Amino acid sequence: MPSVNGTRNGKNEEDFAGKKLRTLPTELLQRGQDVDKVDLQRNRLKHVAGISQLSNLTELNLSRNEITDFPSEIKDLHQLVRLYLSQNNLKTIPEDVFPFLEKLQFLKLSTNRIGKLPEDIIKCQNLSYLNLSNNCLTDLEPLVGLPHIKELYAERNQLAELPYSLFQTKSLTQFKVNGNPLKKPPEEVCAGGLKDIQNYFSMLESNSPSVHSVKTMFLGTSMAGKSTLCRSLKQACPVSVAEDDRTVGIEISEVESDGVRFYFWDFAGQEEYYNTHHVFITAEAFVILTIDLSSYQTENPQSFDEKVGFWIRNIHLKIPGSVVLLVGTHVDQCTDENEVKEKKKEIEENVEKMLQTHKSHLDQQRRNLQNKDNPSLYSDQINQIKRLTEYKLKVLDLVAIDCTKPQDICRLHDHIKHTVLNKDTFPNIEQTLPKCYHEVEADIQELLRNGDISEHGIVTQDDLLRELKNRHDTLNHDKLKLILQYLHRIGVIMWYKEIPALKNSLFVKPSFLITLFKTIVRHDLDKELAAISPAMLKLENALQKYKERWIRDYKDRATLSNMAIRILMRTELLNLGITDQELLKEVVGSKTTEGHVLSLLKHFDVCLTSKPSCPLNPHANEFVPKKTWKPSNSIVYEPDACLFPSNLPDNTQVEKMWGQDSTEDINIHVYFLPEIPHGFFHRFVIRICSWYSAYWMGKDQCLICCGSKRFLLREHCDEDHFIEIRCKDSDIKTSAEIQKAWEAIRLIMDRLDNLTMQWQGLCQIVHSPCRDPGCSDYFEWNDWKEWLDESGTNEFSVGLEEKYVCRNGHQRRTELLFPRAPDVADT
Ligand SMILES: Nc1nc2c(ncn2[C@@H]2O[C@H](COP(=O)(O)OP(=O)(O)OP(=O)(O)O)[C@@H](O)[C@H]2O)c(=O)[nH]1
Repeated sequence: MPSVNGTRNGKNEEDFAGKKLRTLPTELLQRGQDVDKVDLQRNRLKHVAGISQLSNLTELNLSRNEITDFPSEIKDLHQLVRLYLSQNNLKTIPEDVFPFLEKLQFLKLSTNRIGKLPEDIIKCQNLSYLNLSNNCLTDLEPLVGLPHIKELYAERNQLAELPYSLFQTKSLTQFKVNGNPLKKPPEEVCAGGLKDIQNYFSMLESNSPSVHSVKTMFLGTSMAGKSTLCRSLKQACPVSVAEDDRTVGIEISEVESDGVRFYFWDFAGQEEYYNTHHVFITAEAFVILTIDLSSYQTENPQSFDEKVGFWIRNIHLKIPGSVVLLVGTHVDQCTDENEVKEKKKEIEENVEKMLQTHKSHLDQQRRNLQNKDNPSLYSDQINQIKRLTEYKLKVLDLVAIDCTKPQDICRLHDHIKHTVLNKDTFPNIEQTLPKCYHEVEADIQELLRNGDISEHGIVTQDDLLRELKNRHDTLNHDKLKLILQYLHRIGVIMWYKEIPALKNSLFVKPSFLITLFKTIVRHDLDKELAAISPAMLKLENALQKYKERWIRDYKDRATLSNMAIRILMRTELLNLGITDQELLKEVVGSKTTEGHVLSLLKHFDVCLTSKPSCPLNPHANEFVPKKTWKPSNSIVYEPDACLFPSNLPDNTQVEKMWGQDSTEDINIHVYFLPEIPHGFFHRFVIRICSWYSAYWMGKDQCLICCGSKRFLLREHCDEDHFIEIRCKDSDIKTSAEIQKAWEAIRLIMDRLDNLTMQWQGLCQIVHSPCRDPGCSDYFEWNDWKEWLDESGTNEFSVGLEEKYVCRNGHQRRTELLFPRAPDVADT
């Protein structure tokens, strides 16, 4: 970043950002009252002694320093309008500072360790922006009464309750509070935003009940005994599940036991279904990881990895704040008690080792960054890693049982109940909800039972409101929306309002939707295709011989014809006795319209509309983010198949189209810590390819074309896990083209970053490798997030230098390593 000191618009601004300062420079202090604004971010300041001399300061930026005690001299800066103190180590803010900052409008205190707000912050009458995210706050009460507060951010703190009065402030327009252990309102309500919170409080009665509910997910390999456990716990006695009765997709059931409501989600164990799990796996869950002890082999790392390690790693990446109970089944098939004991001990020890290794990797990574010459440059990454270490995945000791024995089922039942009611293990299962939430939930179930909502449970919002109106006279659209959103978030109903075609459709019986998913996403799809009856083929005017091609295309090219998809779904629906033609059309789709199920599978990045691979079209219009892309040719291709990339066998086609890598290609490496989650790369490329008209996809590589430029996305999972983004050197010649290539890379990285956010336990590091042949050095790209945030602007903030030199002395033009810096003349 350049240091721009001087006068701008008549203001005296001083820029001392990123200068490794430990104390305030004398040259700054000497300017005293002449200074209006000072930027001191990204230094190593622990104190700011002397700052009160700048008594006319209106803006002070002290972010990303090492300040531990709130600088008391700040209270002498009476003209202060904007104050930045984020990313320091502040623990407390003393009383008697804010009453002196009457003009303060903007205060950023995010990413510190503040546990309590001063009572007199209320005296900051003009405060309109306050960022308190990433602290340790337990109470926002001191903020009640701030008359002009507009934007308030309190994400990732320790808040259990929000003060009702805070939401009566009319000025508040933005409020974010994700990542808190909230009971009142529950996190599921807060996720809906300010309006939902306000509505919640308006419905809350003084005697609103507290409920205990837990989403319990049964995970583990196929045949481990998940369904047996799930069904046995539900019936409170052993239920035998036939060997060929494989769970397909996910089965859901609700069980109430001693005041705790369990929502049991039984996930199918086969690999094929894993690709849809992300849709349903939600945070703050209780996971029962089921392990067949009889087939578990001690001292066999592969056996541990398959049955336990794989699942723990993925839970850690996706929902690192969860509680996992290990349940070992099939003890009756083990030789003796000793075998069970030995296996239990080994599994518990290995899991503990995994957790320790995970933690020490992160600690090491953080230390490496902190020991760099200028750690403030890495503060974003350091904070990301800190955040990951703060998640505590709790893995509880293994309970070994024989699922066929009633006393074992009873013992497990008691153990689960005991675990869930333990406040140390589950601090947040208690939630306070307005009565009507439960009433509406119960009424929906009753409407289903009475047949007032069809058996499949698909109902429009208007119809549902009409039915419920008879029972609740005060219910209106807004209130119902709020309740439905909550029920969706806890998994009782499904409502994908973000998909335009499904905005008004509710799936009040999620298992029906899952049944439809599993007609397509299943391990034995080839058998299902082969079994399609002649009558069903006729309905779509399909020939018998098509089946063979569908099977071959699915196996070799991972594509499934839309016609086949429609027939499979129609068959399933008819088997379920659903003959309503309108509904069939809506759900299954037609030649011209996409059905609900396909929309959903695409929405969740399970598959992608497939387009024929055609040669590069040099006349194709450039794709520009946020603008509608127009084909250069008026003949628009109608897609007629879906691609399921997780089934792709190899990279042959991509390699053929891409050719050889060149050291001159623009090349970015996005590293993932601790690793790239299973299925991540395919979801990522699905998201990218849905934007571009021409692409080729392979097992772990994907080529996309943006106008005449080719980009390669490649997954590496050998040692360090990373995704490589390359732009072919021969396709970019001029500086303008290079800049366009960076614009496309920005879009790709933005999508990558968005997807990464779905895995709470994941963080990224970005490098540009040195372009000299054989050189292993790289350039670290620290402010790539800032670059992504600048969407819509053309200014790139990475360095002004024209050339970068790597440690081995190789020199490169900046714009080929990082986005082009603005010309000096532009600044
Ligand atoms: N003898 C014995 N059999 C068990 C035990 N637990 C489960 N089984 C049997 O093991 C088989 C597989 O159990 P499921 O409950 O279907 O396994 P799953 O984990 O749900 O399998 P997927 O549906 O493929 O994911 C069934 O035949 C069960 O009856 C046990 O403790 N002892």
